[in-house]
Amino acid sequence: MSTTASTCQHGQPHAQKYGDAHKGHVYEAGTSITVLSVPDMCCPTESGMVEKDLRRLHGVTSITPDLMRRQVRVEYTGLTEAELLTAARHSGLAVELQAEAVPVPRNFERSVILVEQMDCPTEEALIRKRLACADGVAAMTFNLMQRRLTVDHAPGQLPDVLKALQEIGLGGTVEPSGTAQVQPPASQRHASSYWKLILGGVAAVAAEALAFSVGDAHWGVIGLTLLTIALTGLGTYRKGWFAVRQLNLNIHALMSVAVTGAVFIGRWPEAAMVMFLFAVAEMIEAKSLDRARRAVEGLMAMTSDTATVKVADGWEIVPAAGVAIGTLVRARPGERIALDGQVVSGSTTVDQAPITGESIPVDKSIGDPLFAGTINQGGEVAYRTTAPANDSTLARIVRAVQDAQASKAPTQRFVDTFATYYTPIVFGIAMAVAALPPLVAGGDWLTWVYRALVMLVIACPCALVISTPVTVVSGLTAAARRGILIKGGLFLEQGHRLTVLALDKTGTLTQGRPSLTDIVALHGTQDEQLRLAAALARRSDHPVSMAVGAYAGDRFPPLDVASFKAINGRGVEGVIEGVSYLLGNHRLVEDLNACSPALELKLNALEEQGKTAIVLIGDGQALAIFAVADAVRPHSREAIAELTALGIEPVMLTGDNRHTAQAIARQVGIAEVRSELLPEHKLEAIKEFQSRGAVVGMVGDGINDAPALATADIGFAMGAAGTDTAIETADVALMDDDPRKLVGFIRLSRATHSVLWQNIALALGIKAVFLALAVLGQATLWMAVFADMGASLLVVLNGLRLLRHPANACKQ
Ligand SMILES: Nc1ncnc2c1ncn2[C@@H]1O[C@H](COP(=O)(O)OP(=O)(O)OP(=O)(O)O)[C@@H](O)[C@H]1O
Ligand SMILES: [Cu+]
Repeated sequence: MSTTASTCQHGQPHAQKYGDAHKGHVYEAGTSITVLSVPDMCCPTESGMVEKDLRRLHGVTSITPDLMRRQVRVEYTGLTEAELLTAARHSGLAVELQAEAVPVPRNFERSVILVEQMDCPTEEALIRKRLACADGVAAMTFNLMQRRLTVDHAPGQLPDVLKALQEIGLGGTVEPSGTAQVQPPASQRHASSYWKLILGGVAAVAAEALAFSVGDAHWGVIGLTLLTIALTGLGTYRKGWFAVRQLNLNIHALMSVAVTGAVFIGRWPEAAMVMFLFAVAEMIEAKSLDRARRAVEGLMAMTSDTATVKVADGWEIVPAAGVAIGTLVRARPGERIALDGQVVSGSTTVDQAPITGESIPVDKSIGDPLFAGTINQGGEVAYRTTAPANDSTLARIVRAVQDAQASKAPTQRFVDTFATYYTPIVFGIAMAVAALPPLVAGGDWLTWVYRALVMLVIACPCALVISTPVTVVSGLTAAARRGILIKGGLFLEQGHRLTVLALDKTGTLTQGRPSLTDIVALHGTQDEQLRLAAALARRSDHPVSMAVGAYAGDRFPPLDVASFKAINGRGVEGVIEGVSYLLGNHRLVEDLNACSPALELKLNALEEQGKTAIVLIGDGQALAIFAVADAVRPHSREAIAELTALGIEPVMLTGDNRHTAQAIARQVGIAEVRSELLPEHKLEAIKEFQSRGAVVGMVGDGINDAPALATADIGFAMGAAGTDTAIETADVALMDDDPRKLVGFIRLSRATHSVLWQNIALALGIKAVFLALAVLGQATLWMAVFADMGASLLVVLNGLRLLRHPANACKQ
């Protein structure tokens, strides 16, 4: 990434940086992001052309082409969209601005501002320059056509942005959120192109038939051939020409040369047929790709467009897109939940399959979260919305999948590099085949030129190159449908290499909702000690403390706690009625020298039952022991057994004591346990596994194990549906708490990996065979087109197969 810093009016470079949701991605202040839509971009050679033209622009900092969506995402500073468009169109491809929303960077808000007076690039430049100096502005997107300015800014900065717009005399009004929908791009194909294709086919067959009786060079055959080319081949020639101009050999350039060559050596009907077949194959391929793309958008189709909202005198049905946060919405039995929200009245059961992939009904009562797209199966509920329609959990999932597919997986990078060498090499061989035998050995020119033309058709790397993104997007989509959100092709591909999976104990293997089981008073009465312990515990949100607090309920009048403090990995302390108390684990007792053999014996006895024991200490004396037990998740054992069967070594990491940890590990079937770890020790454990050469996954809740999650090769977050941060920070987010989803992920990752390599082998194998046949004179142009397009289709269909991959382990 370059370090261009926009210069502000006061002359100081403004190089503030903002982190992005993507790992390691950093924006310069004033960076703009624009998504260009390139409908004709279906092959990497074409995205390469656009990329090359954009790179020439000074100020472009990052270019991410996305073949599946036929988009190019550009990050830049100090340029206008018009300049970008001009540069991109230099490639000869049609390029438009894409209205579709780019993801909002983490910790930022997005506002859409209607600026009535902004309709030319001068104003754009003006705004850009002014806002680049405003604090807290991460990115701007301009849509001059609609006069909309989209600003990603730090929360609460919107008034400053508006003020800045006032200052430069433009002003603007904020649009209600929810206007920028995730919208499926309209299909590009027109009915007329089908007619052209059909007529072209008829003409090609007629040319072939006529040539059979009157010979190739008859004027009728020539006429029909030219007609076929005019009907089905002009697009190919046009695209081919733009590519050749840039010294780029894409499939269109190669086909144009091959067809033209066939014409020159007098093979008219064959030229017609090849042109027609190529057009058909291209159409089929585009259709299959559309299918992969629509599979992702299909996830979004599950939401309902309308919501029944509360108005002054009853309920009213309105478009879901315009409903503001905090609106009261009703969901009748059988209806889809329209928006994310929180139940405020009634109770029901909900089928959350669209989010979690599991259609087990989930109970919902007051306070519980509801997710847009899920189905209300029980009674009527009213809920208050917590997110606009375009930022619902489901919308985030769709966006995450779309973004994930744009980031290149390692295999894809390998394939792309390979392709850049492959085509010129085959092209070179073809030239040699055309020229050398006739020149050196007196071969027949026509024969050898023909063989060379066949090779040109085979020189196209499209099958190879298209296979990886299709496979990856199918895998990502299949995972999302099962409630597994994978944040990049990289992780999907890397999953098959995992050798060690580190699992947090609390909340991952166990339910994370412990309850109090024992109180052992060492002094005074149980109630006396519970009253003190509960007062401390209520101030903490650690699950162990919460269990103590919950048990006490509101039996005791609240006590004032002064100088409350949490002691990392140990417990809490505070002053009650002038006395200093501590509540925490064995380690804390040892630190205070308050331990005794008798106490230790009691602690061990509780811990060996798998309970977590903490001690209340007052005035340097142990006053009572509280034990809490956390139930193991129902499917933990099964998941661990399957992971082990897949050859992955599960390791339990926990801050809890050794006895409890081992008791739980025994219950779930884990052999290796690391206990009494402070949060930073978890990170060290991950590093240690990695230094032994292991590829390490880490499953956690992302709260105090965030550094370990980030260090692991793949960080998994469980139960992500309710927590925004987990969706955004984890590499792989499991939407519910079922640990069997980990197994589902590994299976899917392995399937993806093998499909990727099957495809590479398939594509290269077919090409190799035909290359040999062509040199030997055994292959015709027809066969070459069939082989080339057949290979493309095979790999695309093979990739789409993943959409139906049975992730058995996810099913009950
Ligand atoms: N706020 C607290 N209240 C009560 N006990 C605590 C508190 N904080 C830590 N402890 C004690 O210290 C131990 C370790 O805490 P830590 O937060 O490091 O791990 P954990 O999150 O409980 O376990 P895991 O690593 O399995 O998630 C806990 O098991 C508990 O006994
Ligand atoms: Cu001790």
